Amino acid sequence: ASSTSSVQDLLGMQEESLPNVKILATGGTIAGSAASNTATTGYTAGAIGVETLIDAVPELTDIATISGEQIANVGSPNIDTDVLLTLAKRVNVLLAQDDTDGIVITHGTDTLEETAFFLHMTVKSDKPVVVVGAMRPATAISADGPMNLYNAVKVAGAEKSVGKGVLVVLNDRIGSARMISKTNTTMLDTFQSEEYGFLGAIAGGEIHYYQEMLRKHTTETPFDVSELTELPQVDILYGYQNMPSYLFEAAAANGADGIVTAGSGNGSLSSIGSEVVKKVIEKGIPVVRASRVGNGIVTETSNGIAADSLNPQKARILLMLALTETDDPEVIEQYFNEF
Ligand SMILES: NC(=O)C[C@H](N)C(=O)O
Repeated sequence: ASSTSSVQDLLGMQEESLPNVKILATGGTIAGSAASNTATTGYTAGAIGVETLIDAVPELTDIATISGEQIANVGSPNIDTDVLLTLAKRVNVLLAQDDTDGIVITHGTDTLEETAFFLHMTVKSDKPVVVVGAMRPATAISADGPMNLYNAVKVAGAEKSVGKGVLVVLNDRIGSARMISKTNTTMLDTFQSEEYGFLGAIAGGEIHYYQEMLRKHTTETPFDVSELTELPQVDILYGYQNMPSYLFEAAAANGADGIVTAGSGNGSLSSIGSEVVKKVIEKGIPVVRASRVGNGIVTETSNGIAADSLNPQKARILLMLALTETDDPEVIEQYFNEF
């Protein structure tokens, strides 16, 4: 055997050991089951367990040593603070162990970007974390889940994915959790990466990276969720013509610790909205101004904190985390400029 291995060494053929990738399942359409194989809507999300997901793609064992854990099994509109905190804590425990090289999280696509961005801000490791979902249930003809899962495991086990922050893999594309967003209700190519592009792609069975995420993430943020059992309450208020002030009053009266506005255009609100924002800020409730447009940067605002290019749902995640550290609006503003 020793002479064989030395010949293999000479030829550069020594067997590389497979990476250890853990799959944490939370439900969603990737684990969805419909009554017929042509049904792509009206199915039950989160119906299939993690072992069945793994067994459906036997090729996974060619690229990684896999094990699975069921964290939840719900449609992603039902992912809540408990699941977010459980997930972030579990990811941090697993990644601190030498025998975990990367993590894949299976998730519904509806709120995938919120969980991915939460982890992007709270994971304390450089090891790859990949969030993956599917648009067609597991029972559908041409279900996209199996290939998405295969690609996600490949990306999570790759040395070149280290230090990139939390990644989202669907439809052969690799995006940063900071930028990626669901942009279409039903189509397979629903995940887009703002207008600044994806980090890379999987093509010809290989991972190709072209870009880096320059905003700070994971080990560079101050957020530590290890002892947290709840998160501050942050509500999103949608801006429109005749937006009434009672939305703000209702949020404040129901204990909001912070408010994100999904304003029009560059974060604008009606004069009624702007007036009430001033009052809310005077009460000590920080207000972050995001936009309902879905693309672009909300620039500096004298009335509240600009969300930068974070959409309202991601601005909410960052404001919740910011409030676990500080209530100083200048520090919160700095987080929105850096992350
Ligand atoms: N495609 C999907 O995963 C949608 C599903 N309703 C979910 O988010 O759980």
